[in-house]
Amino acid sequence: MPIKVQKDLPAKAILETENIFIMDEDRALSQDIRPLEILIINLMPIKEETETQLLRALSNTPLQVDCTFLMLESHTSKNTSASHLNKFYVFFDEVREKKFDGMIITGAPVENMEFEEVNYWEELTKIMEWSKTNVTSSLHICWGAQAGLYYHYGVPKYKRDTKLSGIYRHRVLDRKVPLVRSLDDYVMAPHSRYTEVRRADIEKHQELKILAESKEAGILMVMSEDGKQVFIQGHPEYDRMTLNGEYHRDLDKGLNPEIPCNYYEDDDPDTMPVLCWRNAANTIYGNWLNYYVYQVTPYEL
Ligand SMILES: CC(=O)SCCNC(=O)CCNC(=O)[C@H](O)C(C)(C)COP(=O)(O)OP(=O)(O)OC[C@H]1O[C@@H](n2cnc3c(N)ncnc32)[C@H](O)[C@@H]1OP(=O)(O)O
Ligand SMILES: N[C@@H](CCO)C(=O)O
Repeated sequence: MPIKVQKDLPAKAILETENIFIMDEDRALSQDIRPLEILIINLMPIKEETETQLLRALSNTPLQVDCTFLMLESHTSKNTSASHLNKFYVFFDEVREKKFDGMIITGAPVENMEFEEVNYWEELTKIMEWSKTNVTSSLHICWGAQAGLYYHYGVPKYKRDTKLSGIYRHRVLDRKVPLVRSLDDYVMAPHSRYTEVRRADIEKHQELKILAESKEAGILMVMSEDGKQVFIQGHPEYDRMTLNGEYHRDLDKGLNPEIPCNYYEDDDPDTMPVLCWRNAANTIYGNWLNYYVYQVTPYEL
């Protein structure tokens, strides 16, 4: 419900057309209840799109959420303007002394590189280390999930033979866990990646639980037993048209991409993609905020 962002963030106008209640400096959140402070490390190149998607996913509970977007000092963004970043983003140094109720690390199109080759790897590892003491729960998406599993547990990623792209059905594996308890037995979610983490490597760590998995797409969700780390290898936050954009981009580049699986009516890319994962996305984000952030975070951060 009420979500607070900086004034003039482009996502605000889009989300208001969807009846999402957005606050800014001019119209503050209620001070009777401390808003949840969520830090978003946005590593996606087209950052404005991701801002809208994540704010939408975080807006489906009555909890008050105050979002801070973070950019990395060690990477100069080509695809998002400096003026947008300077206006709406902070550097790690500006928040290092603070504590946050939640943190999100997004995906990034760097999965074909070794982690250590990514120019912001060292800075990101500092943030992941800092989060152990300064963040109540962290949610990692796609490459962010692979990076978190590698940094915290040494879980490697592997190259797939072909790119995985489409909407896949995953079996929920442990209904006792609050993160997934209110999901249906099967959940749909988008995946879009060239690499994967594997069950056998995750199972070496007793404290990691695999919560949802698909025959075709592999692991969707993993969580540490204490709920401090949540890893989602897919993109539940993606919009209806996101995979369509990636497909056409790759087509235009001459990469001969496969049509995203289970996405267009009759696999016809000239039709409107069918949205069938939004409910699951809202439930996953709502459960994370409620059970792993709000219910366990200290009253005074
Ligand atoms: C696996 C997952 O997590 S999925 C998430 C990734 N998905 C997406 O990013 C979807 C949207 N992205 C895109 O459509 C494309 O990446 C585009 C169109 C924005 C750019 O594609 P290209 O022109 O081929 O590549 P380009 O040279 O601009 O680099 C793309 C991005 O790769 C990343 N990157 C490339 N090299 C490096 C590097 N050495 N270190 C760190 N990041 C790097 C950067 O994020 C860069 O974008 P940025 O500078 O705006 O942050
Ligand atoms: N989701 C990504 C995969 C690249 O890491 C894309 O197609 O842009």
